[in-house]
Amino acid sequence: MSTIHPEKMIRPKRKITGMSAILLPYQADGQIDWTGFDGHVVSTLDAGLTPAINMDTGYANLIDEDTRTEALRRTQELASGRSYLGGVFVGDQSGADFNADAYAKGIQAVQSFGGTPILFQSFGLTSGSEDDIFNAYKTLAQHCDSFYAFELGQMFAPFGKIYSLDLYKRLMGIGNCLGAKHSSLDRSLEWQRIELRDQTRPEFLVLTGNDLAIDMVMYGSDYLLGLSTFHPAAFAARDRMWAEGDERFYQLNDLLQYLGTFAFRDPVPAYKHSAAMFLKLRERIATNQTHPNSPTRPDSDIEILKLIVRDLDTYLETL
Ligand SMILES: CC(=O)N[C@H]1[C@H]([C@H](O)[C@H](O)CO)O[C@](O)(C(=O)O)C[C@@H]1O
Repeated sequence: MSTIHPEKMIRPKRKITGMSAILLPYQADGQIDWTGFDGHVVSTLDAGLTPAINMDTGYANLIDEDTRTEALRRTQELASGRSYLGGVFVGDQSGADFNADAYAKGIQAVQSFGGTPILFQSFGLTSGSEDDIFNAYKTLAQHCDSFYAFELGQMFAPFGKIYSLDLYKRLMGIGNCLGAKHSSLDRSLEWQRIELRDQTRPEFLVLTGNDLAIDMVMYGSDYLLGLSTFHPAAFAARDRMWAEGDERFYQLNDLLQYLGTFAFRDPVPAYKHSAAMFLKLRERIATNQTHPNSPTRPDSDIEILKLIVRDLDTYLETL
C-alpha cells in the first residue's frame, strides 16, 4: 500500500515555476519558420515562462546540428540574460555504450549560448545498473555549471527509463542538478518524487511532463510541458491565480486540461501538429506544417481547436 496522501500534499498559494517546450514551426515550403520561432520564444519569455528549446516539441531527434545551433543562437539573443533550457539529445542504438563525449559536446554547445542543459536519456545512459546510471550523471555533472535530468517512460521512447526512488534520491544529491523532468504519466510515481524531494531537498524542481494531469502543480510539481507552448500566457495566468489563491485557477486549468487531453491523445507524437494548428489559429505562426517526418492529425481537428481557442479567449477576456 502506498503511503502517499495526495489530499494532504496540496500546496495552496505556492509560486509555480513554469517551463515550456518551444515548438519549432515550419513554412509551407518545408523550411523552418525562424520568424515564427523568434516570436514564440519572446511571447513565452514575456509571459514569464522559461523556454526550453531543442526538446521533443522542437523535434530534438529529427533536426540536424546546424538547426540545433541556430535555435540556441537565436534564443540566447532573444533571452538577453533571462534563463532558458536547451535539450541535449544523444541519438544511439540499443546496446550502445554510454557516450559521455557526445553528451559533453551537447552540454558545451548549450552552455556556450548561455543556456542550461537538460539531458535527454539515451540507450547508453539508461541501460546499465543503477550505479552505472548514477556514475554517468556524476560524470556529466562535472561538465555542467548546472543542469536538469529527465525521466521518460518507455511508451515515449525505447531508451527511456523511470528510475527507482533510491536512484532518484541519489540524483537529487548531485548539487548542480537543479531538477528533473518526470514523464511517466503516472501521478503516483510523481507524488512519490515530490514527497521525497520535500524530505530531502526542497529546492529541487520536480518538473511534471504530464500533459494529461497539469494540475500536478497543486501538489508541489513545477512543469516543463509541451502543452504550455500552445498558450504560454494562459498557463502563466493560471499559475498566478494559484499563487494568489484565486479560485478562477480551477476553470482555467479545466480548459487547458481539455486542450491537453485532446492534443496529447493517441498517437501522442502528433501533438506537435496539434500545437502548430493551434498556434496558427491564434495567428502566432504562419502555417500548421510540422517536420516532414512527424506524424499528423486530421484536418477535422481544426474545428475543435477553434472552439477551444474561442473558449480560452473568452475566459481570458473576463479576467
Ligand atoms: C506526456 C509527456 O511527457 N509530454 C512531454 C513530451 C514527451 O516527453 C515527448 O513527446 C516524448 O517523446 O515532450 C515534450 O513535448 C517536450 O519535451 O518537448 C514536453 C511534453 O510535456
